[in-house]
Amino acid sequence: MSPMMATRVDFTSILLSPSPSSLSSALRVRASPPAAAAARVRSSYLAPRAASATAAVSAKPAAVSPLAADRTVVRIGLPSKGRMSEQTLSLLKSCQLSVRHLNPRQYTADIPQVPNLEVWFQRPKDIVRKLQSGDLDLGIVGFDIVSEYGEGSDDLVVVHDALEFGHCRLSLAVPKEGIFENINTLEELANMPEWTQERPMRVVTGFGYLGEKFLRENGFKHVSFLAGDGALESYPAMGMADIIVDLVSSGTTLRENNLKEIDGGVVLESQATLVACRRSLHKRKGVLEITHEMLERLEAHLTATGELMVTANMRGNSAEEVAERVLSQTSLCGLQGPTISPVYCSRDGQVAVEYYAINVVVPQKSLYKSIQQLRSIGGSGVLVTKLTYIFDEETPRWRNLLSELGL
Ligand SMILES: Nc1ncnc2c1ncn2[C@@H]1O[C@H](COP(=O)(O)OP(=O)(O)OP(=O)(O)O)[C@@H](O)[C@H]1O
Ligand SMILES: O=P(O)(O)OC[C@H]1O[C@H](OP(=O)(O)OP(=O)(O)O)[C@H](O)[C@@H]1O
Ligand SMILES: [Mg+2]
Repeated sequence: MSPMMATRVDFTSILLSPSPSSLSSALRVRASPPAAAAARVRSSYLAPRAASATAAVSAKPAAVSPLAADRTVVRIGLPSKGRMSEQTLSLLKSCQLSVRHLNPRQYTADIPQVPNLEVWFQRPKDIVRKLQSGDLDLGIVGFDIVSEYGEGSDDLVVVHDALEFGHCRLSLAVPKEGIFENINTLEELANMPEWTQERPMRVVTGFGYLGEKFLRENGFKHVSFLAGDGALESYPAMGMADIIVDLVSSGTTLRENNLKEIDGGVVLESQATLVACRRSLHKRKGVLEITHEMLERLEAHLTATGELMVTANMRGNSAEEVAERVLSQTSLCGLQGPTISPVYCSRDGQVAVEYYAINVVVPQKSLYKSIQQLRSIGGSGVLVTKLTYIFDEETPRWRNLLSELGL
């Protein structure tokens, strides 16, 4: 892919500027393109996405759409492409919120379980922009995109911050060799004598806002940025950039391209989130109710993921005596405690209780330990079942949301 415009910024000037509003005047654009282009370069730095080849609309959200106020149907934006798209649909399906998408070329769909909700398939960054403008009320998108395109805006409210997919981190990476061979921390990178006003450290990233903020806040003085959309790991080897700020998950792409992360170089941890437009939560009829329902289903499903229901029989004299044995084991305490019920059988024509059934919820990862502990206290006939939902009395995130909204 071809590089976007390069913009050179002297952070000394930024740091000296008294307030964010004077940031623009403090920025010194060192590249010297033709006059018309220079204006574009300057604004491309201030609003990096505006210069992206894929972003036709301004990085700033459009003013509140005049039609937005008349809309009675609630809208949710889901990623139309990329790895998040399928995982989003599959998570919703697991929550009994299957999206009915009749035609793959259509950008709208619905969720039959939630009648007043319209689904709009959008690019992740557009979901964030449209949440800010009020053209969408809810959206599922990576926290990286919310942070980059939302720029800390108060218009956005993260309703669920951990949908347990799309885990990655925005991280700074440098070549393993050459002048970076002995550079292993952010401080060492910042203090490299190679970076000067004339020869700043060249950073390629698709995260201009977060990348710039991070480096500025970490004391980097001479830095220039290049905006790129993909295959950023190739830029250092091509001689087009010194370092990259990009998403990392398994670390394979970095390794295969001879790059390494350094201590202190993680800009942001990310995973998929459910985000809402604050104004919609306050003003649009139905948004709060739909948010509540989605949150309940998501929380119940996500809490149940990774938990198993273990049932076993145990010989005993009373439920209390069995409970004592079960509670003596660290891996058998369950959510609130084990459920213990008598198993009735017939002995010489009489109803008798010799065994008790134990039901206990255990984390999947400690299943084997739980089985060993059950056996050690006389458990037998162990059954293990996957859980689909765990509904708590009230979801903590709902309580947090109401308090965030002052309700
Ligand atoms: N390697 C990764 N592993 C896990 N999650 C990732 C990874 N890369 C990105 N993500 C998450 O998935 C989101 C979408 O990334 P993805 O690359 O699928 O879409 P895209 O960047 O919009 O598509 P494209 O790269 O084709 O333009 C990112 O914003 C991030 O939250
Ligand atoms: O640490 P890893 O597991 O190797 O994943 C990291 C890579 O994944 C993303 O790229 P993606 O696959 O989306 O390709 P793209 O650059 O074309 O967007 C990201 O931009 C990294 O290049
Ligand atoms: Mg990608």
